[in-house]
Amino acid sequence: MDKTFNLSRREDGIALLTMDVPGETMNTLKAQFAPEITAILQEIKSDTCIKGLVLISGKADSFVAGADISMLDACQSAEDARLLSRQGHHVFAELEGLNIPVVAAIHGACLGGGLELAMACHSRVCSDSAKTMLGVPEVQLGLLPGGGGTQRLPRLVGIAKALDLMLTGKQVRPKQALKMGLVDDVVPQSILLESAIELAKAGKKARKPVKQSLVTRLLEGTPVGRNIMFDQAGKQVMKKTQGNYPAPMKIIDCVRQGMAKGLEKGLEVEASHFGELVATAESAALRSIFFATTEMKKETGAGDATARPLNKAVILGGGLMGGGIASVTTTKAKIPVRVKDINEKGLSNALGYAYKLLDKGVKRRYMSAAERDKLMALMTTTTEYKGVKDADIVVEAVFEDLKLKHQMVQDIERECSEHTIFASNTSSLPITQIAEVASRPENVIGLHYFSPVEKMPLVEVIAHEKTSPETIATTVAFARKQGKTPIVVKDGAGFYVNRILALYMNEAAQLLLEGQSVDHLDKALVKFGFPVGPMTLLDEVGIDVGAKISPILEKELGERFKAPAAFDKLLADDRKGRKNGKGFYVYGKASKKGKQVDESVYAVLGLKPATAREPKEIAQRCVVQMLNEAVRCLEAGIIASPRDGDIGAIFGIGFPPFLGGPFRYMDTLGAGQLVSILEGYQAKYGDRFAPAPLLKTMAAENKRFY
Ligand SMILES: C[C@@H](O)CC(=O)SCCNC(=O)CCNC(=O)[C@H](O)C(C)(C)COP(=O)(O)OP(=O)(O)OC[C@H]1O[C@@H](n2cnc3c(N)ncnc32)[C@H](O)[C@@H]1OP(=O)(O)O
Repeated sequence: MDKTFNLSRREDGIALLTMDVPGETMNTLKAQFAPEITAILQEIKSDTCIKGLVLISGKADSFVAGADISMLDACQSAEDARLLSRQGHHVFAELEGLNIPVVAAIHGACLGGGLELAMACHSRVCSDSAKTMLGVPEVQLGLLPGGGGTQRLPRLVGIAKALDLMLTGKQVRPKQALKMGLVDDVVPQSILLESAIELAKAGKKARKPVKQSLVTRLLEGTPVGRNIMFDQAGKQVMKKTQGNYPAPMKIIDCVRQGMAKGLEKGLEVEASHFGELVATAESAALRSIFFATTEMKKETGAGDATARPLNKAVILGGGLMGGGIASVTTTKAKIPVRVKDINEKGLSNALGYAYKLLDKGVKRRYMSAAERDKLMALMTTTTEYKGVKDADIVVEAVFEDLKLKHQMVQDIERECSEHTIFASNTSSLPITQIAEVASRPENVIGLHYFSPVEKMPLVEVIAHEKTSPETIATTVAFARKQGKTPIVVKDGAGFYVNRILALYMNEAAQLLLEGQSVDHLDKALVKFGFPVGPMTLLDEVGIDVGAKISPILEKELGERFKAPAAFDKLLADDRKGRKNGKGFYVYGKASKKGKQVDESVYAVLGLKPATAREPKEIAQRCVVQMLNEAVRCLEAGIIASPRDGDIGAIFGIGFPPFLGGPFRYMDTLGAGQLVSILEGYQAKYGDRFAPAPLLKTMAAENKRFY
């Protein structure tokens, strides 16, 4: 078997240990490497000519991306995974126990087990490249750092910072890593190896004490203080996760026990918790999301069609969505973008949106002002169709008005080139209708973003029947460059995400009209695992937007989409939600005391409070509506696969990731169980709960979606 590690000796006594997993684009840690690395460490120990060791990656732009997640997926039991963790502990202890200085030279992704490997070295130097990121993202996989990270990280950067990194899974950039003491130096990539060698030559140095405030020192330096920290961290975790994710509390327990009983005990606890977590359904679901998104990155969205070059984009409309789209086009895709609006106000909004995003990076010290300004220079603005001729793609983000969009199509066909793609950010209008005035319909496509654009990872790419494969592939590539996860969906009212969301929201509205309170409804769905409740979501999206989409869906998809009429009363009372400071919740000064229901909404709707229903029943009534419609979308070919349906729901509306998405959740529930729930509700509340035909067939045949 080809070797992964190569040891080379230099005349100055510094040996280089290069890790380069054969045939892989990224280095990952695999159990089968243990004998090879153990033999090499033995060789180093016995070679007295070696005075120092530098560990470096043989990959162009990554260090080590962590343990091989496929290896974890293959574990048959918690004990299998626990043993894997213990194996890693022993190898890393061997490395850390070497008498010679060991320095990790880091460039590119240094994540999970990769960072744990680097922390087992005596010191670390990383490149100042934008490609260099360090972190322990295991919690995002429902896991914890099982290679000693829960023990070494707190001892390196302090408990508070270590918990923050492990509980969020966030990645830090070189300057942040240096500041917190995670690395000892940050240098240009061109001198990374040289710097690491010099560091090794300088000999083993005593670990620098973590720079901490007096308060932090008092908290972290005493058992009482530490227990206060751990208890506080636990409360914050439970508030955020609602108990749906087991990993964070286990992370806290590893650190608590390790700090109280020593490194070795801490490692034992870490391995045991790691094993348990690998075996959880939550981690399996989260790992499936990683595999799905990785698989999707390789897909063009249109078979073997080739994406055309993307050298310039134009955004029509500089409002909330247009400004966001223009921003991610410059800040993420780094593609020159020209924003056109009918007035300067829209243009300044777009510029301000991008500047605010970039300036955050400057303030957080992971971008220089010069880098910010360079990216800002990619964005130009105009109130006329000037400087748009050479656009490769035009994204319109104007009002949901078909006539206006038709005008945009004709303008772009007149002002741009014959290959220019016209992508509509419509949230509900069928692309077929938008394309009906096009003389080049093959260039017309839907590209539906979710707000806030810079945060929501999903985009729906909506092809109508005449959209060319090249247009699809180019649009998918454009979205990917913006850092988005695109799913290609079939044209139809509401596409996929808004379609399944509409029925979920309608059921919540129905429950409100039955006398359930606004906050009780929201708390029930947050407890289920959504990031926010349906009433909060409606306030954020806009009650007027929801009211506009509903009739479009009802007209094309049928009676089950009929929104409760009472909602017209909200609009009559000028309640649009956060956007005009009047919705289900109070906004502005009145909200200074925290999030409060606007109690006057009950009078507007003519409601009297009823006995609070069980949160689980509230959640179930709303969620089964979403599940059932997701099956109808699969049946109608709106989504190409259960995988796309899961990713769309998770990344588009925050469907609980620990459930793996609607389709994985239906597999967990069982089609038969879901059909009986739906039929029970159908008998009680009406035909809107009638099970989708495909679901009934799957129940009868005892089939699963995966
Ligand atoms: C010991 C314990 O602490 C347990 C752990 O370490 S758990 C693993 C922790 N690490 C992670 O969660 C990182 C996962 N990877 C990523 O986030 C990304 O891959 C990246 C940011 C490192 C790079 O992103 P990108 O540049 O977009 O590249 P891809 O995501 O497409 O990945 C390229 C190929 O590498 C494969 N890969 C990446 N990380 C892992 C991993 N940890 N395990 C297995 N395979 C991994 C990925 O599948 C791609 O493979 P392909 O064959 O090229 O498609």
